[in-house]
Amino acid sequence: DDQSEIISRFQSYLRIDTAHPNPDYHAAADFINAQAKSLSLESQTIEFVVGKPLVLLKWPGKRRDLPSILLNSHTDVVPAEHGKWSLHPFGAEVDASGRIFARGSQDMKCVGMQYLEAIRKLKSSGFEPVRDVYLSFVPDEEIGGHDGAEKLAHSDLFKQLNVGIVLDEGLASPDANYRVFYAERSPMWTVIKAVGAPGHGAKLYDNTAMENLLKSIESVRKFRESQFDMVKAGLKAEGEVVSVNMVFLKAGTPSPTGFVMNLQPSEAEAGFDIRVPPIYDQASLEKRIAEEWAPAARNMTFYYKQKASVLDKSGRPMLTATDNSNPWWLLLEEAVKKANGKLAKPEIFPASTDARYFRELGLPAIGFSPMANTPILLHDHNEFLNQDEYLKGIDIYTSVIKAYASYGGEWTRDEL
Ligand SMILES: CSCC[C@H](NC(C)=O)C(=O)O
Ligand SMILES: [Zn+2]
Ligand SMILES: [Zn+2]
Repeated sequence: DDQSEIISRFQSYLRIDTAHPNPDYHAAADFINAQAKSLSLESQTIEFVVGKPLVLLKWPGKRRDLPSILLNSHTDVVPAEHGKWSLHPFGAEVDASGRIFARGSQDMKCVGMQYLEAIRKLKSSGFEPVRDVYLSFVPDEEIGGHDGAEKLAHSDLFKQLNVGIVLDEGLASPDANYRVFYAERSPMWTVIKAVGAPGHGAKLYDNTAMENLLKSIESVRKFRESQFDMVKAGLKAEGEVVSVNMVFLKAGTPSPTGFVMNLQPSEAEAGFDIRVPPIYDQASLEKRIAEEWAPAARNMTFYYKQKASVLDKSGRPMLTATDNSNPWWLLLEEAVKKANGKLAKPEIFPASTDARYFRELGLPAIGFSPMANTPILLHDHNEFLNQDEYLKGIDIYTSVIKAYASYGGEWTRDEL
């Protein structure tokens, strides 16, 4: 029947092993293209980088003058530790309670397929879009998106698409309300390095590399605590504070049995994953890094492994409006309601998604993966999505895509 075919198509996509470091991108592109053919969508496969195909589908609308809609999803997934899963991570098996287990079931093959299934429903109901609807299936999101969404957003082709709104991934919601994201924090992956005079392990002296680094770590720790306290006190949401987490420590003089114990090393290094909310004085954080966390006066240096601005190309904070000024936001709210779904209060995504490459251009982008009553298992063992939630998500997208693709121009909330 209809539903089992829908689930079986999802399973087929999940069974393609697109895990890093060797994602089978061509198999994924072939699969998407076969789906596009069965839906009579226009398709092009672009390799901005050889071996990393990006599939762009088009459902043409009647009014070519209006900005289009872009439904984005990534085809890659993070690796899975097979031994730690109870079912095969690329088996897409369904258990007795209807849970589909697979890497990518939440992040985000579900969304890519839900877009397509929603279009299948709309097409079979005879619906014709007013605006062009594009679907992008992009590679490499999980390793930064540089060879995928970033290349697309910077391409001449993208300018021709005349995109007006982008939908991209969000997160599952453990409760009944769908989470939705209007912004995200910008990564500042920072490495700090201390140097100092080496010396005997028994000697107390000032300015060792270890001591210099420890002072910095203590200072970072205090800052981290001040940010985390605001979340714990309920004053700020997770995405509204700066997160700083130490992700590596590198020091010591290796020996065949471990580390030399009676030698104080001349170098010590630590790495921090820092995420900055869109409305935050990024310059003040950079100053803090240079003056408190890696001061030259303490023989310290630092560099960014990755640093993204919180501002778009026009110098505005990368925020998509969630009020009356943004018709796409109002349309989403209303469409979700019409499909009997409930939205949670919009949030700032705590990590990074491909949406930032579109927000950087000044475009509105909304992060939304309609999975309610679902534990957040992205990047975790035993990632799953219940088939009923998956099917409900298709109805939600059917309503959203219909509303977006029918929207012909100006109106107010009362007219919806
Ligand atoms: C900075 S590019 C890496 C992208 C990755 N995205 C997610 C969703 O985990 C992250 O935020 O670490
Ligand atoms: Zn993702
Ligand atoms: Zn991910």
